[in-house]
This record gives sequence, C-alpha cells and structure tokens, in this order.
Amino acid sequence: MGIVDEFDHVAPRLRGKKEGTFAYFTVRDRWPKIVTSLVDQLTRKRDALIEQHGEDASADIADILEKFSRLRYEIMTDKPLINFPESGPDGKMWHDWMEELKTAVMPNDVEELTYFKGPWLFVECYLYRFIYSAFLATKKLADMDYFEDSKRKNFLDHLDQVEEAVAFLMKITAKDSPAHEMFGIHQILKSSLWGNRADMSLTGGDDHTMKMSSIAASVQLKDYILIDDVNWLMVKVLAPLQANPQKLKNRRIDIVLDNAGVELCADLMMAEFFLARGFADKVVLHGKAIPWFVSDTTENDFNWTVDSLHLAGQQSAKLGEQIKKRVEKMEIIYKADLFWISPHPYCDMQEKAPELYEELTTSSLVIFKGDLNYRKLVGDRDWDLNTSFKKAVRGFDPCPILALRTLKAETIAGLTDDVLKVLLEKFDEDNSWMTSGEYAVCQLGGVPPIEE
Ligand SMILES: O=P(O)(O)OC[C@H]1O[C@](O)(CO)[C@@H](O)[C@@H]1O
Repeated sequence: MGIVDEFDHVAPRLRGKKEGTFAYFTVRDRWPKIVTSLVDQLTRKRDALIEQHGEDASADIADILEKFSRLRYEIMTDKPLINFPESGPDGKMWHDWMEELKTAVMPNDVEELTYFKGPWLFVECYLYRFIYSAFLATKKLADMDYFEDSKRKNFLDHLDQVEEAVAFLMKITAKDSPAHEMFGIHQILKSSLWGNRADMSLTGGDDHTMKMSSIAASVQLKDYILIDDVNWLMVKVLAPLQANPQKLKNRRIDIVLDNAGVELCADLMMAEFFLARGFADKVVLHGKAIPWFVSDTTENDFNWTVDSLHLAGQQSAKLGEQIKKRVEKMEIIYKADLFWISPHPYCDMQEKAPELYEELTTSSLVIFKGDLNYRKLVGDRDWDLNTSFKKAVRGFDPCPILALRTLKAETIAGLTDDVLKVLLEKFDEDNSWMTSGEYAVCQLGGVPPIEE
C-alpha cells in the first residue's frame, strides 16, 4: 500500500511533535547540531577547499552555508518541508513521495508535513537528502563526502580494538583451527552487533569511542541483549546452510550495512567468517549511495576501510588482503540500491523496489545492521513493546531476516513479559533504555518459531 496504509490505527508512526520523546529531542536539538557541525566544518576547510578546487568553490561554500542557515531556521521554527531540486538519481522520486505523503497520509492538512509534525522517519531521511542536494547543486563540491572525516577518525580511533577482534577471527577461521564448526558464531555476530554502539549520528559526529574490542563486548555485554535469537538462527538457518545437503554452490548471505568505522570492520569480519567457515558462497554487502545519517557506509568508505585495515596490525592486514581477493572473485559484492536511501519502511519494499525485493528472496539470510534499519523494519511505529516482531514487520519476509541493533529510538517489538518486568523494575517510567545505545537485540524473523 506504499506510504498510504490501512494499518495506521495499529500503531501510530513516531513523530517529532510529542514533547519529551527522543524524536522531539532529535528534531529540536540533534538535527540543528548536525547542520551546525557541517557549517563549522565548511568554514574551517574553506581555504583548503578553494586551494583544491579553485575560486568556484568559494561561491559553492557561500551557497551551501546560506541553504544550511535557512534549513536550521526552518527546522527550529517547524516550517513545512519544501521540495528540493529534482536532481540526482532519486530527485524525481522524492518529489513524488512528498506529494504522496502530503495528499494521502495527511489529506486534510497540507501544512502538517513539517519538521516536527511529519513522520519522523520520513522527515529525517528528507533532512539527509536535503543536505546532499545542497552539495549536489554546486559546481565543485557535488562529490564531496562531508561526513568523511568523522568516519575515518572513528576507524583510526579503534585500531587496537580492530586488531584484537580480527586476531580472534583469524584464529577460528585458520585451516588447522581445532574450533568446532559452529564455534565463534555468537562472538562474531555480537561483535558486529556491538560495533553498532559506536555510531556518530547520536553525537552529531563527535567522538564516540568504544573502550573494549567488539569481540570483548560480545562476551561482556550479554546481559544487555534484550532479545537473543542467535541459537534459533543457528538451528533454523546456519546449520542447514553449512550442512548444505543439496551441495548448492550459490548459497548467499546479505548484510545491510550501517556505519563505517569500527562497525564496518566487525561486519567485514562477519562476512569473512561466513565464507571461510562454509556458511555461504557469496556475501552481498548493501551500503548507501550517498553520505547518509552521518556515519553510514558508502562505497568509498568500504574501499578505504579495506585498503586501510593494515594500519590496525598484522592480522587486520591479512583480513584486508583476504577481502580484496574475495571481492575479485565476487565472493564479496558491494551494492548500493537507491531504496536504502529512501524514506520507506521495509514492508513497502516489494511495491517500491520490486527488483531489490526479488533479489533478496534468493538469499538465505539478510542481516539488517543498526538502529535505522530496525526502525524501517518495524515501520518506525509506536508498537506495544510486546507486539510480535512478525506483526511489526507487516509481511516483510523475503527470506529469513536478522536484526542486529543497539537501541537508539523509541520503537521496538517482541519483548517478552519477563524482560519487560526487569526493565520496569530498573527504569520504571524512564524510557532512556530505548535510546541510550546500551541495550540491544539480535532478532530473527521470517522463519517459524523454534517451538514449532
Ligand atoms: O547508526 P544507526 O544505528 O542506524 O543509528 C542512527 C541514529 O539516528 C537516529 O536515526 C536518530 O536520529 C536513531 O535512530 C539512531 O540514533
């Protein structure tokens, strides 16, 4: 049903207008802060950019700064979203989606599509697309990744942690390793999960350094995982994949990436683990086509990270070489479908991006990394906390899906009564556990429950 849906009454979409919520705080404080930090960066880099690109860059910067100062004002005064120029591969689509949303979802009040009143997920994606359009309209800075510095710094700040985690991976994937075939799955998946703690959009691009390696976190932070379906995943998906009774040669696992930096390193480790331990013949990594949500992975980040792994140490250097070989042999493939930078929940994928959906049906497992992907899985709605995950994804099941997410938004589904009781005792009315990034889920969908 697209953006228009008949299920709206089931659970309302999150919106920034409700005071006291994280969405409200995000629109009021976090978005202006992210825009301000871009302004600071451009001002700081002005001379260097002019030296690199010539005098045209000066006018480009002035133009962007002017647009950003208007953007900040419009966010803070809750103005209606305006169409940006229909440029870029998805410019026309954005135009249509905004019209669709204004006329269909909010038919009685066109004015409602404002920064605070519009659906939080839609408006937040719009914000990052607006920022991109400001650069895209320039003569010299259209290709600039304005979030690059913080992404690279995040990687460089975690070199020791990356090397420690990769050393574990190398040990369990070595040809002569005595480790049982299933050994390491919990650590590798949870290392990828906890890598998601270190994202930079929560802090508006400021430092967010992980003190321990993601592998150490996988062991030490067990109690912070509110839903842990990894055993179920092993039984229902990974064991049959590894046994491969039909001797298939095209077993495929997909990872829908989230942040560059330390999280991407853990995701690359996970891809290598699946290939080296015989769970898949091919791993497809899905990244973003443009700079997105501050720290999301683009193709450039992927290539840079693989090329830079050697900076972390010897084991990481080996991993980097191994990944390059796998990319050449097309055992690891990087893709960036435009759907991942659209504002749609994943229940709309079949309608909005049928080819991508079809492609995912050929996969044995799609792993969705991070908070934004989770918000899109459950439609960014205010579900009752014990609503089943199956209900919240509203029919999205191209194949088994696994969400590896640390909680940074007030939406979640599938909590058991026992977990809810513990949370209630610890936090009472305080919702901070939903947004602090301290808690996490490893949640499986698209396969029958274990007891069936
Ligand atoms: O990198 P992640 O895990 O997708 O998180 C993105 C962050 O931005 C948000 O979308 C809110 O601005 C949160 O959901 C989350 O804090």
